[in-house]
Amino acid sequence: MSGVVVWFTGLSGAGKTTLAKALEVHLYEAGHQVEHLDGDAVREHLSKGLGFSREDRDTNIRRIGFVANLLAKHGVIVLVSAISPYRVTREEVLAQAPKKLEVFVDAPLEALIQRDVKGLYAKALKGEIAHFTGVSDPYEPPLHPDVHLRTDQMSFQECLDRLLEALERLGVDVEVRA
Ligand SMILES: Nc1ncnc2c1ncn2[C@@H]1O[C@H](COP(=O)(O)OS(=O)(=O)O)[C@@H](OP(=O)(O)O)[C@H]1O
Ligand SMILES: Nc1ncnc2c1ncn2[C@@H]1O[C@H](COP(=O)(O)OP(=O)(O)O)[C@@H](O)[C@H]1O
Repeated sequence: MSGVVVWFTGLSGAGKTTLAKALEVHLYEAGHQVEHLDGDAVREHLSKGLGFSREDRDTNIRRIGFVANLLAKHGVIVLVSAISPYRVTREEVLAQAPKKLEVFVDAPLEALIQRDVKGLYAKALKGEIAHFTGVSDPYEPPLHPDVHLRTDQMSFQECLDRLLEALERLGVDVEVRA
């Protein structure tokens, strides 16, 4: 069976990493080969030295997409969590995937400023971080995401259930057997 690229896009703090990690555990327990490419980790290794200009973000996303698609061709379910703010770049990399799910992890900016998991919004709002997505840099939401999760309105479990249902519709067996 060909693999799947599950691409989580959304603003910082929206819930991409949290949901991808939980899905990774579930899919592993269901017997799948699964890999998680997380924006922060990728920037430590594969994309070390890149910044947050449009050019650098696009380079980062193309690198992640290249690796994700290679793994997926070998049957791996690849979970990507990266802001990936530019629609055309997401579409470009996802067009190469054997099977894909584009997941829009969505919450209003006000909710994310309240959450401020890493304290980055406070800094960005004070002007201490330039080109911060959603504050001083663009984010282009997907127009037709395969899954749209409002993490300020839906519980974590509800989000996870929606992801598993979407994978089932793609023919992935998500049942965990004893
Ligand atoms: N200027 C600016 N804008 C947005 N985000 C910033 C910025 N500077 C640092 N960070 C931190 O970097 C994480 C986003 O990296 P990504 O690789 O996912 O970004 S991108 O897809 O290349 O746009 C992002 O992590 P997440 O919070 O997990 O999304 C931030 O912690
Ligand atoms: N429904 C939900 N789904 C995912 N995360 C949620 C949800 N509701 C609240 N959260 C919280 O939002 C934060 C999201 O942080 P994180 O996953 O690091 O975001 P991102 O990877 O998008 O930057 C976590 O503290 C998480 O517990």
